[in-house]
Amino acid sequence: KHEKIYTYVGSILIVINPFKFLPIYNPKYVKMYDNHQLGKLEPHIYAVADVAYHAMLQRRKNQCIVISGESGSGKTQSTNFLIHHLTALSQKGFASGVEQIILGAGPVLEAFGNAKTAHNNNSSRFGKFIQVNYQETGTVLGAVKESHMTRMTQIEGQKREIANYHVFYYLLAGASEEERLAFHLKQPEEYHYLNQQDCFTVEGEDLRHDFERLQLAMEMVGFLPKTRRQIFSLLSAILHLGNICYKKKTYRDDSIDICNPEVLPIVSELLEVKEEMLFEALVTRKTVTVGEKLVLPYKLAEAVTVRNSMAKSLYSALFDWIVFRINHALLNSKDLEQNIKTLSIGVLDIFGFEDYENNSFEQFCINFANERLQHYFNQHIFKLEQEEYRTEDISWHNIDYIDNSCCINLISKKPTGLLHLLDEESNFPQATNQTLLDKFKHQHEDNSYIEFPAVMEPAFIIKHYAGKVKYGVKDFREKNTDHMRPDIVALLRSSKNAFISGMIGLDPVAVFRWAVLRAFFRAMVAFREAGKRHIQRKTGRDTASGLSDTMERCKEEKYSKAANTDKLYHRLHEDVVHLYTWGLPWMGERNQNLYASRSLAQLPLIFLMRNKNFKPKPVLPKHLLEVNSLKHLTRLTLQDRITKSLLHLHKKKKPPSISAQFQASLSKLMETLDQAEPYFVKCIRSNAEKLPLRFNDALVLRQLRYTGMLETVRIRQSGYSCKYSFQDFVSHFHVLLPRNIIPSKFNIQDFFRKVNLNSDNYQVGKTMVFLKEQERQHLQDLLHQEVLRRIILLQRWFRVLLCRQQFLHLRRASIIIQQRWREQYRRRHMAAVYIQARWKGYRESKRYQEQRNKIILLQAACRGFRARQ
Ligand SMILES: Nc1ncnc2c1ncn2[C@@H]1O[C@H](COP(=O)(O)OP(=O)(O)OP(=O)(O)O)[C@@H](O)[C@H]1O
Repeated sequence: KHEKIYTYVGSILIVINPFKFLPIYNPKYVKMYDNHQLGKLEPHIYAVADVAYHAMLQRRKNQCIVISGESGSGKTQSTNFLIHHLTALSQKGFASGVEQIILGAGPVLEAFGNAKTAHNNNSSRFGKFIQVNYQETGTVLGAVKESHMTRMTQIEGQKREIANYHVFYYLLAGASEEERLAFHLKQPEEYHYLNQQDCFTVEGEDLRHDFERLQLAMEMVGFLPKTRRQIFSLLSAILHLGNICYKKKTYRDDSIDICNPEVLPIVSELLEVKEEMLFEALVTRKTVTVGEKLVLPYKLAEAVTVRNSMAKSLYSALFDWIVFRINHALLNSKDLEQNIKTLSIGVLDIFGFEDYENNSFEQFCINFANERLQHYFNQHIFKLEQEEYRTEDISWHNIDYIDNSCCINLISKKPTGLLHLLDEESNFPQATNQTLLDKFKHQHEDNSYIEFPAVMEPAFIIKHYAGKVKYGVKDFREKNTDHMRPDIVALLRSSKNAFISGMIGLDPVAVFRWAVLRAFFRAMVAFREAGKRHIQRKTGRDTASGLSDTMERCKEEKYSKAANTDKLYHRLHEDVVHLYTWGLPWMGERNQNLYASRSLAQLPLIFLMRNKNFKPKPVLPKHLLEVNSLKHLTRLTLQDRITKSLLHLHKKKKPPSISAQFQASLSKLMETLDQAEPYFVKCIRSNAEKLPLRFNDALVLRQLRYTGMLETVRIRQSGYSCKYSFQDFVSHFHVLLPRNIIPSKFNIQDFFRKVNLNSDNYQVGKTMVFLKEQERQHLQDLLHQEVLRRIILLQRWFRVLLCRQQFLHLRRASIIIQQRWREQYRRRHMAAVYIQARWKGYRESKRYQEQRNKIILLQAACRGFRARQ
């Protein structure tokens, strides 16, 4: 009971959060689950990842894994395991480092997007959809992380049960002394945005270590030290901004003043904006009436809202920027090529269902998102399934499930859905919380999914699939129209810090082009000055004055901080390298081509290389240096839409309300999910106290009930979890079927009879075959056996072939050897005969010689004897 945290209901994986890392998470499981059928091994999250991966490769279709469950049930952990496995599965021979970036992105997003809550110490305040892209061969190409429905934690922290984003606490605990000074950091209790919540301390927590880990992860996803400093400086600015407090100037009028003006220079320094402009933007509103500009002071409450919305929007823009940059780092050049087919597995992890003591607009949106997700689950598991049975005309007893469409309609259906009524009331200046509540009552009095408290309380109760939740309507309208005022946007855009003004900029492509242009002109100035100095040196004039001239010029332009040659040189170097690699805006999309021709743009680099201090920068992959990649990404992600409207960048159009954006974002998400084959992981919270290995039966049962698990078990028991079209069936099981069989109902039924399939466990419809898992496995086993039999037969034939080949080979070899022997013997024989003959001849000639010599001697002796006589 305590160690089994995974189980299946059909193909749905149920994960029970153990709140303690069990030895079950062993890296060896990555290998163990590779290419196994679901259910063959112990249930595990890796098995789901593996099945999705192989289904994607086999069926050439995108897959998605939808993880759901209430807050603190373990969705994010499960996502991390899944992503880890999905990247590990494909590491065969592909070392682009993209896996590293995918894994590194997790801690960065968690630090900036998660917060401690009463339910969960690491609660996601944004929904994420991570799409891992693969080549058709199965190697990871890249990934896209889409953040959905962010800003679900109020940066100003009005809710006691929800702390602020982790990154603030990490920064304050882990910054070095130098950083503390540079960013004017204080203790968490000294910040208004951090001291209102319940202080959640977690045993064994080490914020310093978390900060180090965050820095490392940021490095992994490609944030350079300079960028990291800019991010931390912005975070500090947001915290200081929250400390600004207001007071009435006089009792008589409404004009206001800032009580602690000493904070202003700090914020203006960190944001690099003019202090006077900051002050004006925080206390007055500029409006334009017919041809006339009006400057009106804010009322006290308005000023606080403006301050908070500025902080919130800055944080949102930062978060979107981080997601965008991570996606840019994750982009692969192949993603940009139209003709390369990529497949993907998406993993959806959104914020879980929430019910606190006081629930507000954020909980309403979060719970609505969960409602939609539950609906998606119902659609796939019950509705579509049962509809298919009916259209295929197979015998079927309907299974009832809790359909939550009515609740979704109540919240979002046009024109009377609660979110639409809220939009109407948000646009109406005279509206109040009461008028909003009255409107809800008036429209939906008879709806059984909404109730209103008996006592006069500005609240309403929604009957969600997961239980009743009471929402207080206070601040609903304000939060729904929480946009940054145009004068604040203008102020931030005027920031001397390119990072901040760029982040608030219109769109990443424009910002990129502007950066290139700026780099170009800076480089021009640098070269002109260098040229001047060179001439001055040659003509013997005072070089120092030349240099100081340069300094003055550069100071005017933006180099006020880089008031020494080294720094100036360094920035110019960066800009020139930037220019070299990024190209110029008017050169069009393929600006790299120009540089290939070794023209003008090489000069700066050659000049720099001559310098001894020149240190080449790490080079980004080429595709990331093209404007194309940014355009591609802007199209892919929602970054553009959300930040733009939040910052109110469409000056003419009225920005869409937060709830409208939220709905648009949800719809886009659902569209994406609809285009893929889904797998479901249901996470269950084992106890409400976040205690390790504690299992609260009632809590678990409640979750199983409302997620529809009991009905799912029934539909899985009596339904058919496996279905094939006739054609698919024949091509999948063709090994078992007669050759050239026609894929028809009769033939398939005939086949089932022949293999003695239990007729209770299958049905053949008009165009499809429905099987229970048991029968599918039986067929699969038959297929396996037949394939094995054929393999063995083939192996036998092959072995025979091999043996015969070897025999023939040996025979041929022995014949050759014999022939060679014979030849050799013949030759030797002939040689021997020849030698013998020669020998004989020699001996004969020797005897003849001896006899001849004897005769000659005899003759000589006779001649001597005769002469003497
Ligand atoms: N498999 C697991 N093993 C050990 N601990 C786990 C596991 N899953 C979750 N936990 C613990 O439970 C906590 C909550 O999990 P997680 O953050 O994944 O929940 P969640 O469902 O994503 O919540 P939210 O919707 O609020 O983001 C984690 O911080 C971790 O401590």
